[in-house]
Amino acid sequence: MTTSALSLRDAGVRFGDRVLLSGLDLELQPGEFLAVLGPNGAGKSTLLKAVLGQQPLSTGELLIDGQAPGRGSDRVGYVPQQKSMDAATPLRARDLVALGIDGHRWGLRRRTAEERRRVTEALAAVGATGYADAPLGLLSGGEQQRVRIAQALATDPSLLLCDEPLLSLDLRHQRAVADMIDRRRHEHDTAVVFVTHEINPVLDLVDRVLYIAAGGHRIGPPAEVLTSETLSELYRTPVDVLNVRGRVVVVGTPDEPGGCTHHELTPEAQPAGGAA
Ligand SMILES: Nc1ncnc2c1ncn2[C@@H]1O[C@H](COP(=O)(O)OP(=O)(O)OP(=O)(O)O)[C@@H](O)[C@H]1O
Repeated sequence: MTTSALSLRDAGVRFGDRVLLSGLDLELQPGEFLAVLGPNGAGKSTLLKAVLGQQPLSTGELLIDGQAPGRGSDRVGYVPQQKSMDAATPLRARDLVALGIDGHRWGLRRRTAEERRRVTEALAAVGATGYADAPLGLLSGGEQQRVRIAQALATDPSLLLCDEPLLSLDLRHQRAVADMIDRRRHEHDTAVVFVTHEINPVLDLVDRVLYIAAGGHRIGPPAEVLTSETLSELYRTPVDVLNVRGRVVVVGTPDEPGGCTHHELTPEAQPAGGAA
C-alpha cells in the first residue's frame, strides 16, 4: 500500500474553549491536489502550521510520508501568503531559492556546486531563469510568486503547502501559477494542499476539497462538497450554490461582506442539484 503524503487521523486543534478543527481524518495520496476552503478564521492557516510542525495538534495524529512533522523538513515545501517585498531588499531571486535549500543552517558558508545547480534548476522549472539575478523587490507580483514556488520546490518535497498563492495575481498569472503547480504534482507526484478563498482558478485541477467552517468540516470531490445542502449544514444557515450567467456562485454565507459571493465555480463543475 502507498504511504500517504499526508495523513491526519482524528486531528483537532483548539485554543482554550475555541475548537478550530476536530475529528479531521484525511489520507492525502502522492500527487493529489486538495483545496482548503472556508471563511476567515476557520483554521486553514492553522492546519498548514500543524503540517509544518509549528502548531501541535490538541488531539489525534499527523504524519507526513509516514513520519511526524518537523520544522525545516525537506519533505514539505511551503509557499506562504504573499507579502510585497521591499524594493530595496538586497536579495536576488536566486538567493531566495537557495534559502529554501540551506536556510535552516546557521552561519555563512560557500554553497556547493550541487546546491547551485539545484537552485538554477528550480528557477528554470518555474520559468524564472530570465530574472534569476534580479533583486526580488523589483520583480512583479507574479514573478515574485514564481520565485517563491521555486523556493518551496527546491528540495523536491513530497508535499507542497500553498497559502493563498493566487492572491493579488491577475487572471493570466493565476492560471500560470496554478498550471505550474499542477504540472509539478503530475511530473513529481508532489501532493498539494492549496488554501484559497477563490476556488474558480483551480477548480478543474482539484481532486478533493476540504471545507472548514464553524459547523465542522467536509472532505470530498468539489461537486459533492460545494452544494447548497452541504454548505448550509456547515454554516448552520441557508446557503445557496447558484448558477449565474454561466458561473456558479455561493451566496448567503455569513462572512460575505455586503452579500457578495466568495466562491465562483465554473459551469462544468456545477455541483449536481446545487444550481438555481
Ligand atoms: N496561537 C493561537 N492562539 C489563539 N488563537 C489562535 C492562535 N493561532 C490562531 N488563532 C486563532 O484561530 C483562528 C483561525 O486562524 P487561521 O489563521 O487558521 O484562520 P484562517 O482560516 O487561515 O483565516 P484567513 O482566511 O483569515 O486567513 C483565528 O481566529 C486566530 O485568531
